[in-house]
Amino acid sequence: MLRLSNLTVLRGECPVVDSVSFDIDQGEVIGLIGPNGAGKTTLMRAALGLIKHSGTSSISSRPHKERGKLAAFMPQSREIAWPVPVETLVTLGRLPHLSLGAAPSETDRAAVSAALDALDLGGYRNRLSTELSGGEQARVLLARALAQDTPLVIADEPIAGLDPAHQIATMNAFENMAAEGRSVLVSIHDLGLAARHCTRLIVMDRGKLIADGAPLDVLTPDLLRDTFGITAFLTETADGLIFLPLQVTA
Ligand SMILES: Nc1ncnc2c1ncn2[C@@H]1O[C@H](COP(=O)(O)OP(=O)(O)OP(=O)(O)O)[C@@H](O)[C@H]1O
Repeated sequence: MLRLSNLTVLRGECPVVDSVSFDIDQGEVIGLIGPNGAGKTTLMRAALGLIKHSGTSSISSRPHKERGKLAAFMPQSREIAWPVPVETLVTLGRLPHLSLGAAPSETDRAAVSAALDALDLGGYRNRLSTELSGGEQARVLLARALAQDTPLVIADEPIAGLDPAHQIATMNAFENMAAEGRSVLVSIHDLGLAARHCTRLIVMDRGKLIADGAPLDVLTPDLLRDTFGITAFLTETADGLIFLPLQVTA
């Protein structure tokens, strides 16, 4: 799905992504976690070939035209500039599959409907995107990425600003994609949702990948103290992992 090898991004002389390597296999929901400024967004953009980098990404090394069929991206910025209906905006996700000037086919319309339903937006088709709340706009932009129907979705803080039900529903939508054999790389600050819904966590700190594994193995007291500066309660229950941040360490 994605292979990164020694991916490095420099800002001036300083590496903000520093020789990061990992692979994403089919059926994974990978939470990309780390403190503010750790390099998560920069890593995602470099992997997609949106910014200059050294090292290799199996997606950025492909021709531009092919990339839109390999990976969809939901950026962190939520600004929707055009006052177009929600359905029109989500249909833009189908552009990599359409030949120039072609109208959306039955398959395209089905993908748009599935994405709208997955994000609980069935009733919003005809609403103007610019007249939605911040959380609703975030769901529309994620629906556009899901409608692209790519093997890999890369989403930059997709649940920030969503209410609890829509946060869980969004993570469930990712899990459903993984069950179909697709994969998701999602940056996320809510470690509780990350622990419960991700199959694997990758931790970045100051540009470096410092941990990569199953949530229970990654979210150790040492890592939480050294990287996030917190203590937390973490336990395994019949209902999945429960993680609760407790205190800021001195
Ligand atoms: N255009 C830029 N020019 C210079 N430095 C930048 C630029 N964009 C990001 N940086 C720096 O690169 C580092 C990594 O930023 P990045 O946005 O990738 O972090 P992040 O882990 O996504 O953070 P957050 O959790 O706050 O979204 C930060 O120190 C940031 O200040």
